[in-house]
Parts: sequence; structure tokens; C-alpha cells
Amino acid sequence: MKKGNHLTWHHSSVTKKNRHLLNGHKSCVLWFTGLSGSGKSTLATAVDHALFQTGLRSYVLDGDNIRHGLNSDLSFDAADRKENIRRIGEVAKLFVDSGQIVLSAFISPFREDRKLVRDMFEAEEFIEIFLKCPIQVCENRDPKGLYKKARKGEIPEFTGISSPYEMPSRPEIVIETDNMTIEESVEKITAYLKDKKIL
Ligand SMILES: Nc1ncnc2c1ncn2[C@@H]1O[C@H](COP(=O)(O)OS(=O)(=O)O)[C@@H](OP(=O)(O)O)[C@H]1O
Ligand SMILES: Nc1ncnc2c1ncn2[C@@H]1O[C@H](COP(=O)(O)OP(=O)(O)O)[C@@H](O)[C@H]1O
Repeated sequence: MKKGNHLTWHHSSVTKKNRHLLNGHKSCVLWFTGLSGSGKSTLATAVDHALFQTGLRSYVLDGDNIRHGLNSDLSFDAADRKENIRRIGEVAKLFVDSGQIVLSAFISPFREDRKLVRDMFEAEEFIEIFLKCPIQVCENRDPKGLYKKARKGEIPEFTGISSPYEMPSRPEIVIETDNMTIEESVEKITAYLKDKKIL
């Protein structure tokens, strides 16, 4: 039987706009994408910290953390990565509906999967941030020693080595993390949010 046949959507009397007015800022998702070691977790948490310091409501969804709980049943093959990203898109949508700024830090290597998430949101709510960094630099950083293991064949389907990464074609923001400091990157992202009147 088709799932969801006998379900009814219940609307809240408190709207997303009401929540924006209460918070004093709009909600959106900052979708960080890039290779392992490109700086997703570092920058997502740094921007979160900067937003928190100015009294804004934000929250980080991080690949490593989410795969410990909600998505612990998923592997790294293409179908499970797709399901990983779909679920995160749905979670991010709930956070955005609750009035918060979501910072999501997932490799999200496939263009089609990122598009699927983009299409869940209103145009100005989804901000794709491409952390552009050559794989050689990511591999030199190797903060978790994963590239070393992947090169030895100990991690199958490792992004950039034995599984593809498809670069975004038209991201809202590009950060070259091998050419910018963490502080400059945070400044570029918060300046974008101010420019778009989200903050
Ligand atoms: N095979 C393989 N490929 C890539 N990454 C791997 C793999 N196995 C484990 N890890 C660890 O999982 C983190 C990536 O999880 P994500 O949920 O962001 O991946 S994805 O979006 O579903 O592609 C990734 O985190 P980051 O290094 O922060 O990107 C790794 O710590
Ligand atoms: N400009 C920068 N932006 C982000 N990370 C940087 C930058 N320069 C150096 N790094 C370092 O690169 C590493 C990135 O690791 P991490 O944030 O875990 O990446 P990812 O989440 O994409 O796997 C960290 O050790 C971080 O300190």
C-alpha cells in the first residue's frame, strides 16, 4: 500500500513569520558542501558561534554527528548518501520552520541530491556554500587520518578517492579555504546574510 494515504497536515496557529518577528531575524539553511577536510565543520561551528554571540538562533547539523544517531543505519554508497541528504533536508526544513538558522555540514557530493534539498525550500531560504579546496590540501590536512586510511584501501567509497564529488555549478557563496582564514570566511558569510537582509 502507498504510504501516507490517510494522513492529514495540521497547521500551527504560530506561523514562521511570527517566529521571525519574535527572533528578530529570518530563518534559512546555510548548506556547506565540500570534500572531507575542506572545512565544513570548522566553518559551520565558527559561523554558529558568531551568530550566537550576536543573540541569533542557530544550530549546526554535522555529518559525523548525525551519522551517529538519526542516520546510523546508512552507509556511504550512493543510495544511502542520497537518503542521508534527503533526511537532513527534511530536518533542516523543520528547523527553518521553527525560525532558526541551520548550518548543515555534509559532504553532500551529488548535485542531484543537493538540488532535491534546495527544492524543499523557498528560493532565498537555501544558501549553498561551496568550500572549494584542492584535494591535495584536504589530504595534507587530513584532520581525522581518513585520507591515509582511504589510500591504503581501508575505507571503501571514500569521497575524492574512490567515490566522486560533483562541484556545485551555481552556489550562492564560494569559499576557497586554502586561500582564506577562518575569520575572513566567517566575515564573508555573515556579510552575505546581512546583504540579503536575513540578519
Ligand atoms: N567513505 C567515506 N566517504 C566520505 N566520508 C566518510 C566515509 N566514511 C566515513 N566518512 C566520515 O563521514 C563523514 C561524511 O559524512 P556525510 O554524512 O557528510 O557524507 S555524505 O554527505 O553522505 O556524503 C566524513 O566527515 P568529514 O570529514 O567532516 O567530511 C568522514 O568523517
Ligand atoms: N580557512 C579555513 N577554513 C576552514 N578550515 C581550515 C581553514 N584553514 C585551515 N583549516 C583547517 O582544515 C581542517 C578542516 O577540517 P574540518 O572542519 O573537519 O573539515 P570537514 O568538516 O570539511 O571534513 C581543520 O583542521 C581546520 O583547522
